[in-house]
Amino acid sequence: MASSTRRTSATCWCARWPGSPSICRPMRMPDMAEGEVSGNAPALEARGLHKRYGAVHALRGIDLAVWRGEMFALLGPNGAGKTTLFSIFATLLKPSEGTAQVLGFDSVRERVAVRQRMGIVFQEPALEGKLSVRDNLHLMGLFYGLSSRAAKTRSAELLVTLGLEDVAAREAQKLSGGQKRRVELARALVATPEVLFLDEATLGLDVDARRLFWAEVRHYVSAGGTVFLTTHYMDEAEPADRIALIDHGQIIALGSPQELKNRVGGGVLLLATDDDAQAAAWLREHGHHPEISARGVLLVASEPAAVLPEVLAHLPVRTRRAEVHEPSLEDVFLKLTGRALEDGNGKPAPRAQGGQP
Ligand SMILES: Nc1ncnc2c1ncn2[C@@H]1O[C@H](COP(=O)(O)OP(=O)(O)OP(=O)(O)O)[C@@H](O)[C@H]1O
Repeated sequence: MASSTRRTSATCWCARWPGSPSICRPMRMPDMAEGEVSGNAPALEARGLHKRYGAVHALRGIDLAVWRGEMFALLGPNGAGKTTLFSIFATLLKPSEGTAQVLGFDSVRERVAVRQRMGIVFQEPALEGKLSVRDNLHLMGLFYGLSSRAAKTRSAELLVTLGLEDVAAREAQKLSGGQKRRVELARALVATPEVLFLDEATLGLDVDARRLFWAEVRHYVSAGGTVFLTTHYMDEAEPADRIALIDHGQIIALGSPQELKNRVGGGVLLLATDDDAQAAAWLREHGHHPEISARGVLLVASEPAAVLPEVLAHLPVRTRRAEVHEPSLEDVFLKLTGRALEDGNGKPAPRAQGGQP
């Protein structure tokens, strides 16, 4: 670690924090001691948050509370404001109006206190590529004020739980993408943070890596940690305790996955036809309220299976596929906005390839 330690002042992880008073000083470990807010207070709280980037009004009045011990997901299409809200909570960005608090600390005025108590996994890699995996973890522990011995012990634990023992001595830059993500998570957990921020943290992970990653996140939550995550994967938002659907800088729905789905009511009939526009027009003429999405024509009905025979018998275009399913989060978004929860390229919101949380 001698050479690693020498590198810290130049390549310190906290250099990622813009305008930061140094976080690289001995810190109080998150032992929930004196002066902490009560157990009933939210872990994260936003009040009247607005963010403007010049003419772009990215957040338009966000009021939100995330409870301690909760796994909370922020789900929305590209450009909805997810990263902006995430970054304000994570002290990386200042709001234009309103306040954001983390564990009772203001994310602007008391950002060092916030940073001492949080772990974060960025979308972009943040590892020290030339250091070994073990040294990356050890170093992070030292940054957070752990003794060398405690940092080593904690690193060793995380190497086991995240399945990284075999690569512990390897330079971080020589890992696969999935292994790097797991090391990022291990680094974020090394000082046992009270809040874990995950920004699209599993982008690019393979199935096994994703599974290991979420298993460790679940373990963290079951031990009382709070997780605030953004994701493009509906499947990854689904196991969250609560989900906020965000669109055009506003939270348009908030609740448990089941509560959100209950808003759709009934079920969904999905038709893939040779001409979805014509199919939708016919359905409208016959008293239905279809929506066209990248998946096909969607029809929300109290009993979609009962509607299906009539539709199949009379629809004036060929139906290639028809299915009835329980509402998904994508259906919720469609019902609320009339638009599909698509990515910026107009493709349907992706589903994780297995290994969901
Ligand atoms: N630095 C910036 N300058 C100007 N506009 C910005 C900046 N950062 C974000 N925006 C705009 O603010 C809006 C919200 O962006 P944000 O990145 O928060 O959305 P997002 O939901 O995270 O999108 P994505 O899923 O694509 O990451 C978008 O219209 C975006 O173009």
